[in-house]
Parts: sequence; C-alpha cells; structure tokens
Amino acid sequence: MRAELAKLSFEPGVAKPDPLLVVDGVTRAFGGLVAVHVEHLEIERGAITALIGPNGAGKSTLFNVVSGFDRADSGSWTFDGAPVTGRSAHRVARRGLVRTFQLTKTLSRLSVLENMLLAANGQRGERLGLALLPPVWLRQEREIKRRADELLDRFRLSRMRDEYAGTLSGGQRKLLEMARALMVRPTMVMLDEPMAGVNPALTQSLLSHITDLRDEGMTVCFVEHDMDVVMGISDWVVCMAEGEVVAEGPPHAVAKNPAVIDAYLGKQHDEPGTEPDHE
Ligand SMILES: Nc1ncnc2c1ncn2[C@@H]1O[C@H](COP(=O)(O)OP(=O)(O)OP(=O)(O)O)[C@@H](O)[C@H]1O
Repeated sequence: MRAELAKLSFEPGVAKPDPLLVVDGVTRAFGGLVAVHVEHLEIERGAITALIGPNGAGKSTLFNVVSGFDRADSGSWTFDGAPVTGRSAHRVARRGLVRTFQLTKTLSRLSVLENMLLAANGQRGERLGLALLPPVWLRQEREIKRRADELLDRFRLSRMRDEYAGTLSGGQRKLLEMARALMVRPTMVMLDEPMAGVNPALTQSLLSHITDLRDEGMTVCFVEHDMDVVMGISDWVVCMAEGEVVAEGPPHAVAKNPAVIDAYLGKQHDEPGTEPDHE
C-alpha cells in the first residue's frame, strides 16, 4: 500500500490506506509543559515513516508513550487493530511493536551474544507449565540462540559475538541495538535516531538495513534530524512541533511545507539571545 500514500491529502492526521498504528488524542505533560498533544496519527503498515521536528518537539516522548515506556495523560492508541493503550513495554513488544533508544541500551559488561539473548527475555517461560519442562525449555533456548546468531550475521557482528559489548564502536552499538529489537520478531520497529553518532560508512549500512526491513514487510518509524537521510529512505514524513503534528506527507512535499519551515525557523527565532538587535 506504500504507493497509495502519494495519493493522500497531505494533512496532519490524514487517514492511511492500511494503518498499523493509530494514535488518538494522546497527551503527555511534564509539570506545566505539554510535551505531546497528538490529535490523530496513523502509521502506514509496511512503509518507512520518518518523524521529524525541532529539539523538544515531543518525538521521543511520543515514541515512549506508544511503546509502553511512559504513560500518557490522556488518549488511546491501537496496534494492528488491538487496543494497546497503557500496556507495558513488554506486552506491547509481544504484540509486535518494539522501539530502540537514542542512547543504546546495550550492557557493556555482557558479551554481544548475551545482549542479544537478554533481548529475547520474556519469550521463554511465558507459559510456566512449558517452562518447567526441560526439553521444551532447551528447544526454546536453542531456537533463541539460533535467531541471535542469524541476526548477528545479518548485521555483520558475528566476529564480535563473544566480545564485551563495551568494546563495540558507536556505530556497531547502533547495529546491535537494531539486531536486539529484531529478536522478538516485531512487525513494527520504532528507531530513535538510529544514525546519530555513526560514521558515514556505517550510516550507509544502517540505511540499507532499514530499507531491507521495509522490503521484507516490516513497518518502520524513525526519528531523524538529518534531512538527507529522511529524504533518502522515507516513504512518508510526519513533522511535530511543540507536541503537535504540524505536517505530514511524502518527503519532498513536507520539505516545502510552510508549517515545517516555520517549525524549524520559529525554533531558532524563539531561542533567547538570537533576537536581532534593534538598538
Ligand atoms: N522525563 C521528562 N521530564 C521532564 N520533561 C521532559 C521529560 N521528557 C521530556 N521532557 C520535555 O518534553 C519536551 C519534549 O521532549 P522530547 O525529548 O520528546 O522531544 P524530542 O522531539 O524527542 O527532542 P530531541 O529531538 O531533542 O530528542 C521537551 O521540552 C523535554 O524537555
């Protein structure tokens, strides 16, 4: 349905042909600051959606709320037709929605493989009865290891399998973060600045991993500040400013959208100390 996106009206909150995630009336405030106030947002299944907006626009907070890492003050959201409002991150992940973090969650004093196995935690032993039966448990253990090795191979981290994760470069940590997210075989991944701090060679590799995931049918939503990256791989772009969705559309339409230009320029103009001197 990706091709259908170009036919939509490019309005904030526009209905998508086949939405996987649907957000309604979600608000989240910190003290007096309304970090997120999203009236309606649909994320198309099987597409790459970029979430852009100036610093403090509410992008990470929205990711946190829908993925179960933070609570909303109001609103609801559904994933693949099922209500997931207020569910824990663990339960949301079991439904197929997984997020990664700007600062990766890898544990430096564990090996790369152990980090992968930890990400699968919760798959095993979900049903206590089964978990108590050693053969079943062992079979699951083997399956989880096989999945981890397959992903380490895919992300070219096999060489590092038994090294401490702390020895990985920044870019390799990002790859590991993505590989870990895939351990639970999600249908949608939310990537928070997957390219930040990554050298140009690995950026290319990360970008092709993201498009490969989409081409295999996964839904990808990612927060990104680098507009070249956004333009290069997104099927659709959502722009937030001051907690709200201010524009949506295909990359080139969004780049020209006055609300988007305002969001970025307005931020600069509002910055204390950047006012022109009228004296
Ligand atoms: N735990 C928190 N406590 C207090 N304020 C918070 C908290 N988390 C976020 N905020 C505030 O909410 C607003 C939105 O922050 P958020 O991190 O979601 O923005 P963002 O669009 O992801 O920004 P960036 O691009 O800089 O990561 C900001 O003003 C931020 O300071």
